[in-house]
Amino acid sequence: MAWPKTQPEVNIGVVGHVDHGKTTLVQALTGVWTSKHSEELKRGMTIKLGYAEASFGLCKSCKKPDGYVNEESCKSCGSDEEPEFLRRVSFLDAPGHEILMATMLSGTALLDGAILVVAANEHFPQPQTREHFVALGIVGIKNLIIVQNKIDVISKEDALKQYKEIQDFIKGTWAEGSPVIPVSALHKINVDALIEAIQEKIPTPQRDPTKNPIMLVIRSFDVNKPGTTVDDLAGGVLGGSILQGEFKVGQEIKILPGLRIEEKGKVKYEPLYTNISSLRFGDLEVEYARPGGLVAVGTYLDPSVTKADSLIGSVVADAKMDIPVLTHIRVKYNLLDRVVGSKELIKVDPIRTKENLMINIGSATVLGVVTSAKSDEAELELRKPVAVWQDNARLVISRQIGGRWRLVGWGQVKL
Ligand SMILES: Nc1nc2c(ncn2[C@@H]2O[C@H](COP(=O)(O)OP(=O)(O)OP(=O)(O)O)[C@@H](O)[C@H]2O)c(=O)[nH]1
Ligand SMILES: [Mg+2]
Ligand SMILES: [Mg+2]
Ligand SMILES: [Zn+2]
Repeated sequence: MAWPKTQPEVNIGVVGHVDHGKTTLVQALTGVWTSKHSEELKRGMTIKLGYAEASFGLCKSCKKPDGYVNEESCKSCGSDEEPEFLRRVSFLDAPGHEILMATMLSGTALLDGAILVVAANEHFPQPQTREHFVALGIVGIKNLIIVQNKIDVISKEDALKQYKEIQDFIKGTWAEGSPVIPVSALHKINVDALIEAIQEKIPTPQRDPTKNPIMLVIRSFDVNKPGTTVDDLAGGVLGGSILQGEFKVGQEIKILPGLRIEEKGKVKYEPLYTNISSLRFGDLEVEYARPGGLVAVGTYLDPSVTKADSLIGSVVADAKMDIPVLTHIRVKYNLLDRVVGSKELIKVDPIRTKENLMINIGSATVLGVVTSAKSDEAELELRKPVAVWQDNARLVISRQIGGRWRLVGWGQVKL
């Protein structure tokens, strides 16, 4: 009996410092190399959020963790018996480069758990190891696994020394007690133990399908080949993850803040209304889509509206839902004591009126200027409106320090 074909039920972020092996690890877990854009291949780095799915199973003839597999056969024992299907999971592969922090942050709202990848052959912690770790804590990720990667290039003693440093680092934090799994992503060593940790440490959250459906957009495309005639044009496609509720084929949806329109030198945004023409997870067509995985939503929109990721950061909801779209926001906030993303741990200055900040809310990244600031509350005028799908929606605050956007705080939008 072949494993069932289903949508993924849980989203796992793969984060950590540049070049520590996130994309290689996702490939070891899923068989997919997520870097696909020419620029990413040329530079050997992840630039956009990568995505891949895998199904996990357990071989009954093997002892744990050897029996954990990501294919429908068991290489450990070679048994003819098919491993038992456990679940389908999805991985969001974040970029590790410090200049791509906003992209990393735009993925965090979708995560049910995370894997922090640490290169065993580098000093611990590196700046984006810290910054990604703090970001996960801020957005409320509770289920973390730390992977000590590249153990093939270091001695056992050095591996143990770093293992202790990692344990000390998480002690007393939200992540205390998280498993630390030594792995070689490149040589696929200990991947079974990692799958076991994912099964045990990152459970599928309870979902309520009756909630109003909300999806956060992290990609949008025009899937037509150049030269397609108007009659054959497929509508615009949105890629994103469903935060809550359920979408179905045929449903009328709205996309917020929507289409950017320039009129007499003034910019405004108008919500886009359309119906869902198809729902897909990779090659799998479905009638209904729920939280978990990256869903591609086919629409009847003019594909020029969705091309080249133009709708990244949008919120999709049922057409009848009322969702505030705001350019002026009131924020209850907290600041970190120190800037964690730079080499030196510089003190974080208070938020001041007129300063520019970068805000991540949902999958949106927007710049704004502070119009008023108290010690725990500020108001911001944003360059572009954001759809705030619930009161107290969480946001992340970054500030430019030494020419880079650095994570400095977090807060909640007050409606
Ligand atoms: N020796 C060894 N090299 C590894 C391992 N995992 C990854 N690498 C190498 O490390 C380099 C970076 O790997 P990537 O997977 O691209 O790292 P990344 O974390 O995705 O990098 P960014 O996306 O740029 O942040 C590549 O040359 C990999 O082949 C490992 O387990 N052992
Ligand atoms: Mg790289
Ligand atoms: Mg990568
Ligand atoms: Zn087996």
